[in-house]
Amino acid sequence: MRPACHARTRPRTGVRVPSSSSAVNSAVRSAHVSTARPRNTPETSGRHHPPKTSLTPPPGAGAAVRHPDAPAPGELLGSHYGQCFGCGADQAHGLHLEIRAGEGVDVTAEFRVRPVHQGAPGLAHGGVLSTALDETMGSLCWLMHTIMVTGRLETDFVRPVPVDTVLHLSATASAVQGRKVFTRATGRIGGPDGPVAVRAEALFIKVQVEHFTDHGRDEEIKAAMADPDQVRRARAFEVNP
Ligand SMILES: CCCCCCCCCCCCCCCC(=O)SCCNC(=O)CCNC(=O)[C@H](O)C(C)(C)COP(=O)(O)OP(=O)(O)OC[C@H]1O[C@@H](n2cnc3c(N)ncnc32)[C@H](O)[C@@H]1OP(=O)(O)O
Repeated sequence: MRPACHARTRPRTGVRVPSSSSAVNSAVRSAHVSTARPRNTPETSGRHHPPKTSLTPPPGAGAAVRHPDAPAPGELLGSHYGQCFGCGADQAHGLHLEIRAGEGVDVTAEFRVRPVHQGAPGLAHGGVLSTALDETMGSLCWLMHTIMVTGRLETDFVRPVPVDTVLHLSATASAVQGRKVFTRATGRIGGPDGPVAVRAEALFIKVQVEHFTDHGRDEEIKAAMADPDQVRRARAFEVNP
């Protein structure tokens, strides 16, 4: 049973997308056409955030700070959740990223592209590569002892990445302002100093554990809360002076 303090506080905002092109066409044909401006609801307008500049730390932003109890440089960070598509060992088609702490607020990881990660024949799907960068940047939370989720992510795809390639990832937190953590990452091929194949900048937003318990599906939340190791990992993130 979900405790009262974990009751859902916000409506789910998922948007249903037709699953085939014929469904799209019929949805378009049957759509009500109006010249009136759409109502300005959260569903139609979304949150307004200035594009581009929001990934650049503002002048008042501070440096990201390594937590005194952060994992030692070179230490494996471990997975924050076994079913995570990015780092979970229990997720069959996941990326199985193993991420190591760097010396500052930075991390490194390797990702071997498997056939299940293809987009075009023999090439990694761009969304999968974005996910690898996202997960690597997200893992910076271990070094800051904070919980954060991706608010905005921008990826540059510089070179195609063939199946079986090892992508050498690195990420760093460049600045923090309030709940906003500014990060960037690169993925190189041919070795840690090889050419950049993908790079990204992202804005992460610090959240509380309730972000997950309020919004996650009950089934998985109950299982996670019943797992002492999972709770311990979540609590480790929570302690942030
Ligand atoms: C028991 C279970 C334990 C589990 C323990 C797991 C622990 C470890 C989990 C780690 C997991 C990582 C995994 C990989 C990374 C993902 O994949 S995370 C998943 C993808 N991301 C999401 O699902 C996030 C969905 N979005 C949201 O929930 C909400 O929009 C957010 C991001 C929490 C922000 O909402 P909010 O808290 O209401 O904050 P809000 O006041 O709107 O914004 C705060 C500030 O950020 C800015 N901002 C927010 N969004 C944006 C944006 N998109 N663009 C620009 N600026 C923005 C605002 O302008 C504001 O700025 P200031 O006014 O402070 O200057």
